[in-house]
Amino acid sequence: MTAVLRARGLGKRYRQQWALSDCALDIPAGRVVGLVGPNGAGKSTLLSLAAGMNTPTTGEIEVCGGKPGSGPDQLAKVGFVAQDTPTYPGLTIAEHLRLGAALNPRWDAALARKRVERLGLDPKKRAGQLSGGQRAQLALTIGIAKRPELLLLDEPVAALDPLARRGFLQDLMETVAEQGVSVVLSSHLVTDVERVCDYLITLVSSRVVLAGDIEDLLAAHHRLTGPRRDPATLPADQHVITASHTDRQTTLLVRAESPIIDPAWTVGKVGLEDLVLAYLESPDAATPRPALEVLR
Ligand SMILES: Nc1ncnc2c1ncn2[C@@H]1O[C@H](COP(=O)(O)OP(=O)(O)OP(=O)(O)O)[C@@H](O)[C@H]1O
Repeated sequence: MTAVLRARGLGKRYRQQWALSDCALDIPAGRVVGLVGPNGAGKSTLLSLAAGMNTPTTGEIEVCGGKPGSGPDQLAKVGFVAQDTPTYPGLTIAEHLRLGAALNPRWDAALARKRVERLGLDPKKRAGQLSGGQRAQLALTIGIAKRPELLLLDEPVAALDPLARRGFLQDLMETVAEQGVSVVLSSHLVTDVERVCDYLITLVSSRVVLAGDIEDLLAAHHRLTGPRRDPATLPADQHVITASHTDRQTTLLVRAESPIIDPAWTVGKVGLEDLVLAYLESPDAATPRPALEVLR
């Protein structure tokens, strides 16, 4: 497997506080990765480390086979649109595109021009005169037109209205299909992640609590409903993530790689939103060590 992003023991500390701790990841190339987690979980920190805008306190990170931000070749491979979608307020849209063309060896001028046209943005307008959403669209256009191998997007749709959000996500899927670019995007909206992503990373309190192919993750989690029962009596290969009980009934969300055949349980599927919420609710229930480290 070619990993587009690989991290081992990756951590970032600000003074006494760990923004990201002991992060181990292997993100395969060609995927659209949803990075989710509550406010302050470490999503922006991970993205800025991957973009080379920040340096790790511990561990290592490799992106597109190189050290983030280590030189012009490496910078050309990675597109990063930060959460505050930085643009130059005094420059017009057309000037931003000219700057993009001058700074990026693989710049796709036609793509940038068409996208600006389609969005109805006036190329003569200065970035400082744009609305927050329009500025985000400009920053995203530059990120896509750079034709990177990996596109890192920190909450790309947060400032967009619902229609623009849907349009942007459609665009993104087309870009992925046409260019084979890998994408990591952070979002608070699991519905958006569900629509476009095929790989999920969930961060809680600076730690990765769940990471993997979304289909595999959904297949490995089950909702069990049955007569009240102590979760501790479950077989060892059924890992309880959340449990709730009434006087008579128990409902569990479990992770189990093999099928659950206990006739006492009614076994149901778990949706992505419920899965993410379960891990946000019970981050300590996450498998303590990723398989990678077990194998070492
Ligand atoms: N430059 C900084 N200096 C000090 N602390 C920081 C800095 N950047 C981030 N942090 C802290 O690191 C933690 C992780 O922040 P980060 O911005 O990565 O979270 P996030 O998951 O992106 O949050 P949000 O969803 O709110 O954008 C937070 O507790 C934050 O206060």
